[in-house]
Amino acid sequence: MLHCENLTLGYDRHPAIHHLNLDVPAGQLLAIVGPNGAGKSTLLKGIMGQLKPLQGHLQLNGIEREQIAYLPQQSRIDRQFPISVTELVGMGLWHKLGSFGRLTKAHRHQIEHALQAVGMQGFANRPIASLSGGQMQRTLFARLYLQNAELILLDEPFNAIDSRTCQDLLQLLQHWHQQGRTILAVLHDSEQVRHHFPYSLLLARQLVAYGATTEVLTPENWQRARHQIESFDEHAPVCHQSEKDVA
Ligand SMILES: Nc1ncnc2c1ncn2[C@@H]1O[C@H](COP(=O)(O)OP(=O)(O)OP(=O)(O)O)[C@@H](O)[C@H]1O
Repeated sequence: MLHCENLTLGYDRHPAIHHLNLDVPAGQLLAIVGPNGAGKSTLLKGIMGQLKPLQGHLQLNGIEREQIAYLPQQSRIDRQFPISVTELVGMGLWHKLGSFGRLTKAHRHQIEHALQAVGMQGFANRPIASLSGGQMQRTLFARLYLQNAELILLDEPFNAIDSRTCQDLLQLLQHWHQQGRTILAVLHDSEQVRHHFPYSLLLARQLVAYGATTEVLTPENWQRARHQIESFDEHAPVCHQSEKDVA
């Protein structure tokens, strides 16, 4: 489903990830891990089309960008925006509503159903500013639920939420995985990854390892990842290394 070939992504001509070769098949439940600044969020932005490749290719086979649901880091979401839980969750239906579409009774029913699925029944009319961090994350998962996407991208979805909320949302991910959806999640908790994510991608500005989680999350690979991050030059320009040089 996701094919990256000699992919370099970055900002202002400075690479954040370089020479990435990767093939992720459809239906995978994949954790993206790596040290701070490894390029994990950058990869999700590249998949979303928010960043264009500086070099190489990123292809989504058999899927349109409209079929991707993306949950950015909570810190990047404006909680003070004056909208209700219903309005936020209803954004998951935007492709059915259009830009100025009104919510019909049937849509409100779907929203209520999504809120139930994440344990937020009864919160429909609450302003989002009044929600706790965990309630906000459940609400954002309700929006994902309505998006009904083939590919789901999650950036640190379980940061700063309690273990009960985390368990509930992990269950939802398992459910989506069983339905055959492809899920890529940036995560920091190795134990959580070992327990719930069969596949992992370890990034450190370039690929360190990709495959079965038990084979990827080894002390040797983590050491390589840390070493790669330490030796990376933040200000280096894009190098025009060819695919053959990388192989
Ligand atoms: N908007 C931006 N403009 C310039 N540089 C950026 C921007 N966003 C990220 N970077 C840089 O790109 C590199 C990779 O950042 P990214 O956020 O992808 O890492 P990450 O692996 O998600 O890190 P963390 O675990 O700390 O969230 C970092 O050096 C970061 O400073």
